[in-house]
Amino acid sequence: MNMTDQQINSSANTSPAQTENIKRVFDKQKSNALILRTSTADNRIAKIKKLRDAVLARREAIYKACYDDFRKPETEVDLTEIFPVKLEANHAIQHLRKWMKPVNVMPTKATFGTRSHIRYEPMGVNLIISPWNYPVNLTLCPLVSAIAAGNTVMIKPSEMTPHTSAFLRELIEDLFDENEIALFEGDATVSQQLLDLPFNHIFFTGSPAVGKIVMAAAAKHLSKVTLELGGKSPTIIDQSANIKQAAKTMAFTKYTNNGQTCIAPDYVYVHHAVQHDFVAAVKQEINRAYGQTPDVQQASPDYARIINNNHFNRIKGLADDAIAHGAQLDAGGITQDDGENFISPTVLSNIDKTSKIMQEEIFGPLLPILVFDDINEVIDHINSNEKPLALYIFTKDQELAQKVLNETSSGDACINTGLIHYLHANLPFGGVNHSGIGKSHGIYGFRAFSHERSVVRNLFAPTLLLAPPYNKFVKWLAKSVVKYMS
Ligand SMILES: NC(=O)c1ccc[n+]([C@@H]2O[C@H](COP(=O)([O-])OP(=O)(O)OC[C@H]3O[C@@H](n4cnc5c(N)ncnc54)[C@H](O)[C@@H]3O)[C@@H](O)[C@H]2O)c1
Repeated sequence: MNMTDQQINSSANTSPAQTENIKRVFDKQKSNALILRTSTADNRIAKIKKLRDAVLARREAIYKACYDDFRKPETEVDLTEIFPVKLEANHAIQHLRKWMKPVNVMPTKATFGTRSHIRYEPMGVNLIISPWNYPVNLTLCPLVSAIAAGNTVMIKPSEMTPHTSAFLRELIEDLFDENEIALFEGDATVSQQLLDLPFNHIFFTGSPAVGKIVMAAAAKHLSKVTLELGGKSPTIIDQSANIKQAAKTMAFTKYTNNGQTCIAPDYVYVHHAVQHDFVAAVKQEINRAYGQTPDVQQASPDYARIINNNHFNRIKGLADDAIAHGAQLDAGGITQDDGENFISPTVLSNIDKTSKIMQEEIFGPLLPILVFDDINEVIDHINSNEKPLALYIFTKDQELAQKVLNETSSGDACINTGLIHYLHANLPFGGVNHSGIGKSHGIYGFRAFSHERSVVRNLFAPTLLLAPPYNKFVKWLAKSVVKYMS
């Protein structure tokens, strides 16, 4: 299962032969998609089981690939890569028969005399483009939904996690015929070659900037899109909150995967009455989780790394700029530019809202803390920015939580916890506008990869009584319809 560097590089070429190959596989999948339209639940469940079992059987290779890519700790691989795939697969296996059933709907007054239902049909040929930050999870969970909905799929994982992408290619090649599921490694140029093709649906997970490129490409063919994007997800900590619990949750959700999580708390608004207690509690949590000193933290097997040197420099730049704008370094800030891309778990307070750290998604282990007195100021600030992917509120005051939910928008929200909504298979997961379009997970993922086709069967609908010529009777009938039938 081990990939040599040569194997990794040779599999990621973007030559004309690769372009031809992509087109060839697309054509094969297009033909096969017609056959898969009538695939049974048993057939799809068998494929999902095959995928799930192979992921579980190849656990060791996944640990190694994720470690080689960004020193991701084994336990984080278990919890955030393997477990979500198993969860998504088992949920689909359990519920797919029900999801696939046509849904009967009642006639309305205007469609009196008909019987109708909604059919969930496969979209056809799908493209999944995935990011590097949860490379197994964010490639295979959408794939489970795509298989559940009876589709063919072409996949483009991220070039930034070459070991995991190579693992995924081998996995897909071992399990599936290319006319059904195929994976192409490579960078944005490979994405572009794929995006030139008239996919029926594109499921993209990544940054809002690339999301716009994907949507523009989809527009050329009017491909359906699901965009799972990012943004600056705020956290609000009210003075009534359980500070210890809030601090523990912040440290866990911010520093897991080294802060490279789309739904990580990006910045925290804490009430001034509990500011010092909160900062002290977060520092205590960092020390407890990763060790007291930068050396111990750097040696901790439980702390992943920044994905590459570009991101390391970008994140270091955000911290330096915040400090240049007057931020106070409460914890961390130690960076190690020795090829390890290590930035220690960092807490910054006294943040100037014009500093860069408050302008772009941080996507790294920096926790900026802002202080508030009046919740309305926080709400105004959130509403002055793009709609975030997630919003977290820590409070015992239910009215305050309700006010924040009522007066702001975000993809999803949690009260007195964080991140866990991602694992809730009965909830739609996804952003809104700048943080995403469309939803995933469970039945929502199944529907993202399906076309909801409405079917009306006529029994005794009197529709034809309204056909021309519009004589006196038809005119009277039309006026009665307008008056009574809506
Ligand atoms: N909503 C979610 O579920 C979710 C999950 C994880 C990450 N994200 C977001 O993803 C971002 C981080 O991931 P990333 O750095 O891999 O994102 P990215 O947008 O840079 O890359 C994502 C994918 O798009 C490809 N790509 C890059 N440039 C492209 C281009 N010009 N044309 C076509 N394809 C291109 C990449 O090769 C990669 O496969 C963050 O913004 C994060 O919030 C969102």
